[in-house]
Amino acid sequence: MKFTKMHGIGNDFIVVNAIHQPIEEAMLPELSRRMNHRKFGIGGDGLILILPSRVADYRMRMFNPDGSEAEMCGNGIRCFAKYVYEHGLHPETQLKVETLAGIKNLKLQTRGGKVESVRVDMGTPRLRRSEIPMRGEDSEQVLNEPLKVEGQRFDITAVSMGNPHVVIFVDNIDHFPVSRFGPLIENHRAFPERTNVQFVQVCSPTEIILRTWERGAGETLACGTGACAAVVASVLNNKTTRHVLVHLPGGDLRIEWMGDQRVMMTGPAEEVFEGDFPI
Ligand SMILES: N[C@H](CCC[C@H](N)C(=O)O)C(=O)O
Repeated sequence: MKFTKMHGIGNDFIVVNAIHQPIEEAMLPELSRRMNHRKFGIGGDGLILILPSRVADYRMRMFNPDGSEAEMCGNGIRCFAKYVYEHGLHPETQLKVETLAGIKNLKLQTRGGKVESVRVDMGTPRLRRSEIPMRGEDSEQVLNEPLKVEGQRFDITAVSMGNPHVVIFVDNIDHFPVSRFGPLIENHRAFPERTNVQFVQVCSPTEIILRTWERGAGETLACGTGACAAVVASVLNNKTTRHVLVHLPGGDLRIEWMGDQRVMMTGPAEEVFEGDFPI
């Protein structure tokens, strides 16, 4: 199976053109586990499939390294856009992509036939408990709500960008034990679909630093949907303005939560290598 290895600020993906290489549905979870394995496979934070769509230009599916399917992938959809533009599938600078989180509109910034950055309309965040989804009475938003984990209390804000995110504000992100508390929160019984976990240090009203423990993937160098969720939570908790520069270990993303409630994410995407994987 031909694949292209790509990344969005260090969040790395195996991109497969499944239009010309159809894959049996039942094989997908195991294929993702095999291809994303850092030792026995290619290695990645996810498998991204390019598929035809009846309602948009293309359809994107994203599978985590544990084989679970995610509703949306922010860094991944920028890689998706770069691939279809530079590999001649879609030589236009506007692109509509069908995802499990709805149709996303993308605008490509290009130079000399190459995609330099992509601006993604990530849609409106879902804030009701049942939309995250999170257990509990379906009445209000989950804003700075205490969550007990191994006897430690965390004040969490929950935001869905189509996929679930819990946002926690910390004072010293560099020394926070992400790999200890990330999996405990990811798998907490309050989240029927599990959850991604965003740890945020606020630098100023227009800058935050983010570390992410991803559902089904572990700690990654960046998370696009997570950066969007972190900015929404920062605004809801009166910690930042609505236009924020997000610093992640792998690089920066510019996030804007517009007045009409859409979240815009702008960032780069890179192609690293192509290869063949035995299936
Ligand atoms: N890295 C992706 C998020 C993948 C989320 C996935 N881990 C999930 O299960 O929701 C991003 O840039 O948005």
